[in-house]
Amino acid sequence: CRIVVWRPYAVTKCFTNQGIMGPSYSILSGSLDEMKKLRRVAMGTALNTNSHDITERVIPHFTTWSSQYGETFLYWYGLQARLFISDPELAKHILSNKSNIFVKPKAMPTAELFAGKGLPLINGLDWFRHRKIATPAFTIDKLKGMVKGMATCTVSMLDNWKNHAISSADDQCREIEVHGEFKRLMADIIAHTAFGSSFVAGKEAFKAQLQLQQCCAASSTDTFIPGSQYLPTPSNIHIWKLDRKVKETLKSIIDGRLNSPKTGNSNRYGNDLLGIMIDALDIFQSRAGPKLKMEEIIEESKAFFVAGHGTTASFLTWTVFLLCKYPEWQTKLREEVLNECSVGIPDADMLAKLKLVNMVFLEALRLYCPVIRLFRQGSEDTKIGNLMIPRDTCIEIALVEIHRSEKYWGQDAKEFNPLRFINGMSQAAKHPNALLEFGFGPRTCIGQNLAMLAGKTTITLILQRFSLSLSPEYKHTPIEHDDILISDGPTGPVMKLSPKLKEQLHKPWANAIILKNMGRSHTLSFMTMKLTQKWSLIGKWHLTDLGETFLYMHGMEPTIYISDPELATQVLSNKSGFFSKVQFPSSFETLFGKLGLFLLTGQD
Ligand code: HEM
Repeated sequence: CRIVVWRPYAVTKCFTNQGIMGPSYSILSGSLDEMKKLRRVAMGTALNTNSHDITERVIPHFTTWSSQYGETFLYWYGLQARLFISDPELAKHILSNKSNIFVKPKAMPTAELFAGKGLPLINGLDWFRHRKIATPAFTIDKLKGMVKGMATCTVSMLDNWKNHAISSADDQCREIEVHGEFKRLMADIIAHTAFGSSFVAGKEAFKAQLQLQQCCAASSTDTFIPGSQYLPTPSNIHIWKLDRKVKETLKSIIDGRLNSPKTGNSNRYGNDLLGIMIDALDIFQSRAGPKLKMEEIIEESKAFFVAGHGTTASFLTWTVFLLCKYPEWQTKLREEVLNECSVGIPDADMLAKLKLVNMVFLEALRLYCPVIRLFRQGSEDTKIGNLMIPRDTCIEIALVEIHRSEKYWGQDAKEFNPLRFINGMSQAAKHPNALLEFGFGPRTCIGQNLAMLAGKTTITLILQRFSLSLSPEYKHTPIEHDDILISDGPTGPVMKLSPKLKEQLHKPWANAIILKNMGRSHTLSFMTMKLTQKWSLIGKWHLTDLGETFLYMHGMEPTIYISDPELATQVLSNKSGFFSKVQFPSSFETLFGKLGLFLLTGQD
């Protein structure tokens, strides 16, 4: 009676007295039936790709209820009272509160299982201790040194795209479903960042964790029956097995580090996130400072993967979507990338100079923020300004709405306009907290520098090589899934790797186009790097001779085909290092050993 009838009545009355209304409460289901109905209708529609007004599709209950009850209203998620707010000032007060009054709401047991009982879910002193230990792993200086690893992961993905394009019978372009690609990439990058040298085993753990996430999502329902997570149902047994596998793999990585011989490192267990956490293990009683238990390190590793991998993949996907939609911005960004980073692997200092890329990132995060709403729960009755919030009320902060409100962003709030960030984030809107893509206050995203750096590395390497356009099959159906904004449906955000670079190319590329028409023509579908050496090589041959010696494009790689033994002898016997082994894809390096005779050149 108290939970199902009395509390909903009392909470509703408390808010009604303060002028805050909302949809009526139905016993047990609250406002869920109406919410589901609105969602079903919204799901049946696809948006025009020119429209960035996604609120109506992703949180349709907001548009309906706010038009009826105002921008702050109360609704019932089953038995849970939810106060919906879209005022950045109120959001700032709630998020910046340091006295532990507004805490993270208790997660479902399945969510705790796959997301780990780590930073994003814990509260109080435990949160403080974990955050203090993990923070040094995410400083910009530490992350700078990881750009090389991020680039290696990205180049390996792009090599696959390149092979995909080469193997195409279609002469035009190839299509890539980017969200899946970016999810795999981010799994690699986070494994690198978190586990460093134990990267391969870390990836294994994450793979099992992804399966666990899918199983948990499939088995979860709206109404959670307390205790059901302990029943030995087939789905629970499968979930337990996967959970054990994740934990055992992570534990074996940690044990490996603990037993590894001491090195000259400043931290003997490694300078990556795992090393930093192991150093704080509670078995080292003599060490000062906050400590972590073994299980806590395992849970935290899981949490970092879940918090960082889907969000950053979503961010990259929507950025690519916007670059496809606005080719003029794609061209501008490519020019900036080629100016600052040329066609090589970028380093952190080069990435820091990419101002336009940064502006486009902020605009992408504004319009398509991967996390569209934040939740907090009042741990006691609290007053903010004139608003009295009873204990246990869940507060839902609608980032997706704040980010596109004309009140703060002006008339073009729903349009793509990166130039609004030209004078920095603080000048872009009428309220300094109108952009909350990484949250705000003490619980702001710990991985935001990592996400931006990984984003810049990836976009730079893509723009150096590919021209992007949206597939005609693409349907604009943003949806919130597992708390992350993604595109719904089998088509996903598909982009085309297009050979349309001709118009935009700078010098070397003009040559590439001319060469393309000589000999057998291949689709010019991606850019090649470090061509300078090869261009001069090609200049030595008689290019007009299309007989037994001819030039063709192996993708973007100008290749001379020879079948004259005399010529072959000259090329192969040359000892001055002029004809070196060609650069192989990174998969070859893995297969043959990067430092082995097969691939080495020069003095080595
Ligand atoms: C574009 C990518 C990302 C976005 C949009 C994003 C967004 C957010 C937001 C909005 C929060 C605050 C949640 C709240 O206040 O309730 C958060 C927290 C968090 N994020 Fe991110 N995130 C991103 C990438 C990452 C990455 C790459 C990592 C780590 C590898 C990460 C790890 C975390 C963690 C551990 C927290 C919890 C922090 C705490 O409560 O102390 N995130 N993120």
